[in-house]
Amino acid sequence: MASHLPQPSVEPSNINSCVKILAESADLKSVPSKFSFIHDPTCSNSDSIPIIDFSLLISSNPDQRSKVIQELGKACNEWGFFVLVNHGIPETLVKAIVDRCTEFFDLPEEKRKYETSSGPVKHSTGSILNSSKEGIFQWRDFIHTVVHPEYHFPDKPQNLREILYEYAENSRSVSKKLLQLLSTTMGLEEGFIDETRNLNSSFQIFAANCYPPCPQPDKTIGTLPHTDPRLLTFLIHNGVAGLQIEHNGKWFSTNSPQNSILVNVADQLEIFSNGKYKSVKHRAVVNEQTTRLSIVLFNGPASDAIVSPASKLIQRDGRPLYRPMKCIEYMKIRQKDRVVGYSSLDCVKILDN
Ligand SMILES: O=C(O)CCC(=O)C(=O)O
Ligand SMILES: [Fe+2]
Repeated sequence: MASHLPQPSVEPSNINSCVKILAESADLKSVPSKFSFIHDPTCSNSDSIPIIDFSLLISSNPDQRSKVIQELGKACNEWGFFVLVNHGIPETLVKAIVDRCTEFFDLPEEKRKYETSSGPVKHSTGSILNSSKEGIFQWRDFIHTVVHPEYHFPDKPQNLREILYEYAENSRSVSKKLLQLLSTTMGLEEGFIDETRNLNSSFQIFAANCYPPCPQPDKTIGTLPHTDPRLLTFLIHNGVAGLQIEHNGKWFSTNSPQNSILVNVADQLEIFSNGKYKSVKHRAVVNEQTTRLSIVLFNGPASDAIVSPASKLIQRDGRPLYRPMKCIEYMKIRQKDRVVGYSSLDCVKILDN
């Protein structure tokens, strides 16, 4: 660590200071030690992450449709991730949301407003405290806000309000359709997740992650390996690579074309499917040259929904593999103890005797 560094003021007592400001400091030549994170750097490039064409999922040709629906189920089972193309969300809207979020991270005053807020919009660094009050420092800043059923948004930049609303709404209907189809791939009727269990997109959180350039990208991490809570996560980005996913014990970097959405199965869908669909670990790495931005929507379920494996799947599999839990309780457990390498799914898994 360079001795002349300005103190990164990201002590646990002031954990919300911005990584972007630190990264922009002219004399930053190395990663401050508290950000250092040794991780397995081996990673393969993957062009084999399944690609799902949304227009074919809703095609009027039944043979074509059922073939792609099967591919969707296979992708969720084998990878837990897929690249969604032809999703119908206008390219201009996707570009606009990326542009407005890029602007947001360049507005120090606006960001500061949400650093101290206990309200629904929150700006912070990716640094977190675990239960022993040790900080885990990730090389990123982020903003998150609930966008459904209540809608909250930062005041600036101008237009973000309308664009975010439209993007969230469009994504919600795509997520709803995917979940309906995934019900059928599990042998449940199409509306099952939606109507019977109130599990679908009755809740939505928006997050934008900003990963500033880093002088020593291999000595830190942007986002620690984790699985996502909720049902389906949608991720778009500003064209800079960085997301890596775990598949069969190896890390793969993702390479999703512009105007596609990376979709992943999240914990509550793994639980609901009794383990058929996998909520897989992923992480984000940083780079030396360019700021990376990722924009994430966490879709459903409602906070008061009790998530458990579907009873038909329990019958089929002979036993439940997860304990039922209210979504909000699950989120609390998840927040409580952040430990590197830990998955909160472990707290609801029923082990084989
Ligand atoms: O930025 C990325 O690529 C990953 C972000 C992510 O996994 C998350 O916000 O849950
Ligand atoms: Fe994630």
